[in-house]
Amino acid sequence: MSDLQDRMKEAVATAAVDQIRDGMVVGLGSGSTAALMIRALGRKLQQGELSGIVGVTTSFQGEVLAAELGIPLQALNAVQRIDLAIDGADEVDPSFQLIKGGGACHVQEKLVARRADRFVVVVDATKLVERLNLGFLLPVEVLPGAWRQVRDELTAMGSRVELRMAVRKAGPVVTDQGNLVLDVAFDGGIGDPAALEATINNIPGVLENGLFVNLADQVLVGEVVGDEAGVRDLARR
Ligand SMILES: O=C[C@H](O)[C@H](O)[C@H](O)COP(=O)(O)O
Repeated sequence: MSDLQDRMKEAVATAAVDQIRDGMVVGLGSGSTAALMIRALGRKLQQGELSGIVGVTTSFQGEVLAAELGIPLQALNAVQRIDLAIDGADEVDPSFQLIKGGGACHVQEKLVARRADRFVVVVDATKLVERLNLGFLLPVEVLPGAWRQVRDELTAMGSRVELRMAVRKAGPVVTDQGNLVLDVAFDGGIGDPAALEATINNIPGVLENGLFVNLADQVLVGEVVGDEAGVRDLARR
């Protein structure tokens, strides 16, 4: 990752944390941008600038990080509501539809985003696209015993499918839930995210796909103009 991209991520993560108020239940996303957001929240708590916060994490990554920073956590099942969820994304289109799951965390992320009164997406400018899935594969979490069957059904829909393989571990990526991930490309990208989200989730063996449709309330974009890192509140088209 370039230094420029790091600065954009840091700027947007900090801006999102400024929306957190005392006493809020906060959904803590996953990935590198969300990790910067969790660190910024940890700093504010340590400096006494915020109090009474409860975090609900979306991955093992977030759980470890938040625990190291002393952020009080509760399980999704233990909270009645989430006031604000903040998370990154892999692609954002002009209608605020997203692809997520580059880190294989989209199952828990979608649950938390859905539960939240307000879902704020934090991305650097490289994540903005006109159409989803032209540049980033769509992650689909599948039961291990059904991955070939699901792959065949997705292939029959006209897509190209790869089983996500692990780095520094032999074999496939195994999610926090113990499942596998198929990464899927549709020729020409995704024209109707809502229809495709439902169709894929209707295939037996699929737990969840990475299309986040009509969930994002706000998209904050980290940008660098000249030497300065700034944040743009994106307008929905
Ligand atoms: O599964 C991972 C999540 O959906 C991430 O939020 C997404 O991949 C973006 O991650 P990053 O901020 O590292 O680009």
